[in-house]
Amino acid sequence: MKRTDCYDQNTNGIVVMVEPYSQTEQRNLVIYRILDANLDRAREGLRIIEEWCRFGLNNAQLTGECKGMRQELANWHTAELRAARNTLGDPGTDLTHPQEEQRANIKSLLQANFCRVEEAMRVLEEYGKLYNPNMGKALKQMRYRVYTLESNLMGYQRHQLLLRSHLYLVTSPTDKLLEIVEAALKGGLTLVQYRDKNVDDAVRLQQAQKLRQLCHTYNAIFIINDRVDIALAVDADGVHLGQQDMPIAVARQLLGPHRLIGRSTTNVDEMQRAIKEGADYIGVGPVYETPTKEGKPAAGLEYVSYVAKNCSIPWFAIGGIDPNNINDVIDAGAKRVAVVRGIMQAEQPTLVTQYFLSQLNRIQPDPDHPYVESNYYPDQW
Ligand SMILES: Cc1ncc(COP(=O)(O)OP(=O)(O)O)c(N)n1
Ligand SMILES: Cc1ncsc1CCOP(=O)(O)O
Ligand SMILES: [Mg+2]
Repeated sequence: MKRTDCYDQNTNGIVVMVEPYSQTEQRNLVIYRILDANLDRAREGLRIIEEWCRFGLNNAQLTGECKGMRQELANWHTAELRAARNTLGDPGTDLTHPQEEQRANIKSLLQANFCRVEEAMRVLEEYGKLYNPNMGKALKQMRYRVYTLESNLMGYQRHQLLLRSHLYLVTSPTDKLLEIVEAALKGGLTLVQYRDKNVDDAVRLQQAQKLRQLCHTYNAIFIINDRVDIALAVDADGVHLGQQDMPIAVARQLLGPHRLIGRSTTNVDEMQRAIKEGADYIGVGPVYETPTKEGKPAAGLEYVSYVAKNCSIPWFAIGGIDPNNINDVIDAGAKRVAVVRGIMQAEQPTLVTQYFLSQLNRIQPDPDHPYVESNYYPDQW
């Protein structure tokens, strides 16, 4: 029912008339309510994401993007739409899903809110078409901006975690694969590469899936050795490519801008090329000869020292590194190391991981370090 104020000539006064809404008016009211509720929902979700970009990441660009979209939504939120609100009569206000009551970490909180914003924008796009033809178009564009924001934010977080990862476990085949990797994750490991050169793809895929799940439970980055297809199939964080593997440019096209690509290097030329081609990090070695990569000559500590002085991207010394020689590698300038046997064959993988990390974390941050890091810590992510 709607109220209409009328002037009554007989009594010289205002009377309130109550008359039913027409069918069109009723339909419009429903549309206004839908738009009003979803404009609120989209803005709230964006605000939650914006707060993390601002306070968690100190990232002005991502913060600005959220704010810009919130303001654009506010412009669509007209008085007419707000006036249609009927909170008391809305059966949806009391409905919550148990998953909304708790969030495991920042990542799932952000994912849930991206989902909420994208859903709300889809509703606004569809019902908006019945309200104002421009609204449908504008909301469609904004929904794509949200997808881009999500991809940029997730990529940024991943890269930040790479910068904070000083120890890299490259796995070797074993019946206790998951057990050992989990033990290392418990010791504080945040970067894992799945490497098995001699296994059927069906098994490789299965193991990669399980490892990815495990790593993400511990908020660690999960990389696949050699195989871009497997990385995509299991939604890994990236791929590690050697000099004989796929070119970085091709992998980048397949993986998109936000997944990580690592490249092995054994000399200065390879290092410079990897940087130029857009690798996110490089492997540097083998520092020492190693049975894990039989027949490959050592690049030596001189190469480590060169890279320490000349490399502008994160790099991991690799090859023959163990608890006895890690300090020699650190003395040569390494801040990050990758190991296979050092953890995979350790009697106590958690303890040895903690030992490696304690040695690597002793190194003071370089004040001239070129990487920009935010104040977020991986265990919060
Ligand atoms: C971190 C890291 N560095 C180097 C390698 C070696 O890669 P590649 O030269 O392609 O040799 P394989 O590992 O494929 O035998 C790596 N895997 N990880
Ligand atoms: C994969 C790889 N690439 C260069 S050295 C190496 C193996 C390192 O293994 P380990 O840590 O057991 O010496
Ligand atoms: Mg390889």
